[in-house]
Amino acid sequence: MAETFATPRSAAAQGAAGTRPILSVRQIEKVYGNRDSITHAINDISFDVMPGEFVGIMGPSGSGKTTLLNCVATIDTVTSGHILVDGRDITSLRARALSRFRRDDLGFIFQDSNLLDTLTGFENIALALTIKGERPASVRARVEQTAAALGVSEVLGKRPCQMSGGQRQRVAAARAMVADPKLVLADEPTGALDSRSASVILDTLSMMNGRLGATIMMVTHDSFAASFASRILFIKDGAVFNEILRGGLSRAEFFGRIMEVVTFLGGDVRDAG
Ligand SMILES: Nc1ncnc2c1ncn2[C@@H]1O[C@H](COP(=O)(O)OP(=O)(O)OP(=O)(O)O)[C@@H](O)[C@H]1O
Repeated sequence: MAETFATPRSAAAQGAAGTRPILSVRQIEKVYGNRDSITHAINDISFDVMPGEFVGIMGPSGSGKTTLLNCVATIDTVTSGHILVDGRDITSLRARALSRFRRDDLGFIFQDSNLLDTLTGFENIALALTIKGERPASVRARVEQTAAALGVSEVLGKRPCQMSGGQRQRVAAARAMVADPKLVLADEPTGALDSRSASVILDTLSMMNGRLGATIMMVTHDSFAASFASRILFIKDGAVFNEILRGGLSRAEFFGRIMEVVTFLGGDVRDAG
């Protein structure tokens, strides 16, 4: 029997109708400061991300992109509204449940890879599994499998200072993926890389999304980086200003569409994002 599901238009357009969103952001607001100096970093943002989507978040500097990502990451708290991950409201979790949520359900990739300098690539990738108390044999198998998928097997014995910037970011991607998180959050993952290494990490994110099935939300200023996503949300003044879908477009065509919105928002590729 056919069922009707209340899926957002964009997700339905991608053929995801019938699947529960992995992320639901519901009317969130974030206010910083006090009565003397108030900043409305987020005014009213709502959207869904379906399993297997790769969503890019773009917008001018100060529009609220990082605040949004940090609220989803539970690094920051919302002033009002709700954020549901796989149907569970994460805005009301207590400290212990929060750290378990971050460890088990989220993967992070930051601009600077944030690897621990004193640990090898293997140990950095393994950390989340080790903390969880997984058996060493299973940790080894999962780390080696993930490293092979992300092309960093040869640096597993090296420390971050002995790796290239691109290798460090791919190790960070492996670390984000190894525990099979529900959602991978990336904040300007190519920001500190040269264009060749940036392309490699973007191909890696595409592969994580396409072949490994990772759901990714990525904040970026860069239209080229954004063109690897399947959907872009444009944020302006703390609200969703526009949304575009890649659909059947080639990456180059999607890049063109993104540039049109960026131009409309008023600025160049790098600083209007
Ligand atoms: N801890 C804070 N205290 C006060 N205001 C803040 C804080 N963090 C961010 N803001 C303000 O909230 C607004 C949104 O900031 P946010 O960092 O989310 O923007 P962004 O879109 O990520 O910008 P950028 O692209 O420059 O990184 C800005 O006006 C910023 O000054």
